[in-house]
Amino acid sequence: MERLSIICNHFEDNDSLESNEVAANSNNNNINNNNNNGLATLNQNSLNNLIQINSKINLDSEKIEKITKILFDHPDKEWTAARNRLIEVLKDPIFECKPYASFHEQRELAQKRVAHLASIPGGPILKVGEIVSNYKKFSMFQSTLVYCDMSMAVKSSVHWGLFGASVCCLGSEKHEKYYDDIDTCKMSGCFALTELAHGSNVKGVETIAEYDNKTQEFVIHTPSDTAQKIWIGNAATYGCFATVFANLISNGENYGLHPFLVQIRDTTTLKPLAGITTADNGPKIGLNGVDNGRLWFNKVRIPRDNLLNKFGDIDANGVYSTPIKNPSVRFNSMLESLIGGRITVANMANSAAKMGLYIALHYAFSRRQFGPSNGKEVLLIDYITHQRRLFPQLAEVYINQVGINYVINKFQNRTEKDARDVFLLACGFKAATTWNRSKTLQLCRECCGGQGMAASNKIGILRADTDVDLTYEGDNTVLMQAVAKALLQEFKSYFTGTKRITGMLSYTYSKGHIGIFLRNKNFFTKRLHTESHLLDPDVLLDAFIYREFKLLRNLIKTLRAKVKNEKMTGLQAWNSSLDLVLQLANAYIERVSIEKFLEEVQKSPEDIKPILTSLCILYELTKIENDLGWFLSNKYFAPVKGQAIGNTINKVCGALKDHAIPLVKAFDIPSQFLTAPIIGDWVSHFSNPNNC
Ligand SMILES: Cc1cc2nc3c(=O)[nH]c(=O)nc-3n(C[C@H](O)[C@H](O)[C@H](O)COP(=O)(O)OP(=O)(O)OC[C@H]3O[C@@H](n4cnc5c(N)ncnc54)[C@H](O)[C@@H]3O)c2cc1C
Repeated sequence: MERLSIICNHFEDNDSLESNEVAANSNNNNINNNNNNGLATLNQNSLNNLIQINSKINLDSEKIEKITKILFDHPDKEWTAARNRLIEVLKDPIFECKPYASFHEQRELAQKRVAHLASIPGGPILKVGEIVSNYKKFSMFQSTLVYCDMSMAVKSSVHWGLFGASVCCLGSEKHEKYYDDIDTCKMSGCFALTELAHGSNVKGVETIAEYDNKTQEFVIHTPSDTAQKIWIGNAATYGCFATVFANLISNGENYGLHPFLVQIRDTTTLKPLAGITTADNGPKIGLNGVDNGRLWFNKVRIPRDNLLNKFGDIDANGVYSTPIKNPSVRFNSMLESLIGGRITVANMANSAAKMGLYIALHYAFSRRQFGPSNGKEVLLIDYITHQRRLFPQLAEVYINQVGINYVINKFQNRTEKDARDVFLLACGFKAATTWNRSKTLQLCRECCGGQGMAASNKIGILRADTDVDLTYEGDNTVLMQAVAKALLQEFKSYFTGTKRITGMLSYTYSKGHIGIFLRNKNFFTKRLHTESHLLDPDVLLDAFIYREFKLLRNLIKTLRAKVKNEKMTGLQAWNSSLDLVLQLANAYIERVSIEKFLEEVQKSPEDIKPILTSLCILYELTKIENDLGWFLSNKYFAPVKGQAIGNTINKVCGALKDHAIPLVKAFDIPSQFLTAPIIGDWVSHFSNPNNC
C-alpha cells in the first residue's frame, strides 16, 4: 500500500488531468495525426469504402488458406506434418462421435482414446519433453483433440500437460527416466494440487511431506479431511501416479509447497496402494469422460528422489537447498513454469468456440423462418439479430486466436526476464478466451433454436463439457486480479525508478504514452468525431488506451483513498475495489488483443487485409458498445455517438455476411468432426426416422 501512495501522490500533483479531457460534444474534427501508433491503417479513402471493398472480395480457397495460416500462426512443415498425422490418427473408428454414450461409457471411451493416442504405430505424436521444447506443437495437439471429444482432450491435458509437464519442468535429470513411460501412458498420471478447503488460494494447501532422515524417505500425509485432494483429473479410476503438492518439512522446519511424485495405484489391478484412499467426484454437469477424484494419504512413504527438485532439494541429512530463497517467489516460479497449461486451456476454449460458430453459421445460412406469404421465407442469417449475435463472436474468436498465438510464442521463447510477463498474459488471455467461449457457445445454441438442443448437433455438449474452463487452471475472477496487480506494480515502477517487475505495459506505453498522458492536454483529442472514425481501427484503439489509463488511475486513487481516509488495510481496500480491478484487467487484455491483431493485419497479404480489418473494427466497436456506460459517463464521447456505434456495427455485420462461411472454413476443423446434421442437408437427414 505504501507503493500505491507514491503513485497516488503523483496523481494528486497531476489532477488537472481531469479538466484536460476534451469535452464530450466537442466539434473538434482535428485528428491528431502525429498520434499514429504505427499500427495497421487503411487510408482514409479505403476507410470510407470499407464496406464496398468488403463486398468486392471473394474469399476463395486461396484466400481462405492465407487466413488459416494466420490462425495457425504461420506454421512450419514440422508443425503441419504433426497436425496432419494427428488428424489421420483421429480417423480411427474409436474416435467416432458418440453423443449418446452413458456416464460409464464416456469414462471408458475417454480412457481408451487417450491410451490409443499413446500407442500409435510409429511412436507418440507428442513426447513429454516437447512440452518444454516445442510448446506450439503441444498446444496444437490439445486444441485439435477438442473437436473430437472434450473429455479425451482434458484427460490428455491432465496426463501430458500437467502430470508430464510437472515431472519435466519441476523435476531434474534424475526424473528423465520416467519420460518414456509417461509418453506411452504406462505411467498414467494426475496433478494433485487442489484440496477441499483450498482451491484458488493454493498457498493454503495443508498436505504434508515430512522428511525422515533415517530412511531417506518422505512421508506424505493428509492431516485433516479439509486437506483431501479434490477434483483431481484421472484420480477416480485410472491414474496410477500423481504429482502431489505438499508442504515440505525437514528437521522440524516447513519449507512450503513442493511437488512430489507419488504412486497411487497398482498399474495392473488399478487398486489404490496401501495408505491411499481414493473416491470418485461422481457425475458432473459435463465432462463426464474425465474421472475426477479425491485422494487421502495416510503416512505414505516415498523415496527422497521423488521430490521434483528443480526449485528446492533435500540432501540425505535433510538439509534444504534452493535457488530461490523467498518461499513465495519460489512457489510462484513453480507455477510459472507450468503456465503452459493455462495457455492451452485458452487455445482449447477457442477451438470449442470455433466449432460452435461453424455449426451455427452453416445452419443460419440454410434455415428460413417467416417471410412474405407469396415468396421465400427469410434466411436466419438475414436477421440483424442473428448477425449481431454471431458476427461479434466470430470476430472475437479471431482476435483471441492471434492473442493466444502471441502468448504461445512468448512462452516458447521465454527468458527468465520475461517469465512473469508471460505468466500474467497467460492469466489474462485464459480468462478472456474462456469467458468468450462460454458466451459464444450459449449464443450459438440459441441461434440454432430447437436444433441447438440435439446432442448430435454438438454445441450443447461442448457447452457443458467446456464450462469448467472458467474455473480450472485458475478461476477467471481470481486470475484477472493477478493481472491488475501487475499493472499497478508496473505503473508504479515508472515513477519510482525501481526495477521493472514486468514489461506488461511497455508495448504501448514505452512509446511514451505514459509521459504524454500525464503532460499533454491534447493527447486524447483523437476522438470519435465522424462516422469514418468509427471505421478506423487506430482511432478506436485510442479509446481502449484511454479507458485503460483512466481505470488504472481511478483504481490507484480509490485504493489510496480507502487506505488513507477510510483507514482500511491494503487487503480490505483491494477487496472492496474488485469491481474496478476486474474492469482494469479486462481493459488491458482487450487493448493488447487489438494491438496484436492489428500488427498481424499489417503483415497480412493485401487481398485479405480489408476482411481482417473489418473483424478488428467489429471487435472494437462491440467492446465499446458493451461498455458504453463507461465511455459516456467518462465523457469520452457524446451520447449521440452511442447511436452511431450501433448503426456502424450493423453496417460492418452486413459487410461481413458474405464472408462468414469462408471465415469459419478458415478454422480448418478436420472434416471427420463436422458431423452435426444441421451443417448439411438436414431435411434429408431428418427424413430418415432412424436418424436423430
Ligand atoms: C472438473 C474439474 C477438474 C479439475 N481438475 C483439477 C486437477 O486435475 N488438479 C487440481 O489440482 N485441481 C483441479 N481442479 C480444481 C480447480 O483448479 C479448482 O476448482 C479451482 O482452482 C477453483 O477452486 P475452488 O473450486 O476451491 O473455488 P474457490 O476458490 O472456492 O472459488 C469459488 C468462487 O469464489 C470466488 N473467489 C475466490 N477467491 C476470490 C477472491 N480472492 N476474490 C474474489 N472472488 C474470489 C471465485 O471467483 C469463485 O467464483 C478441477 C476442478 C474441476 C471442477
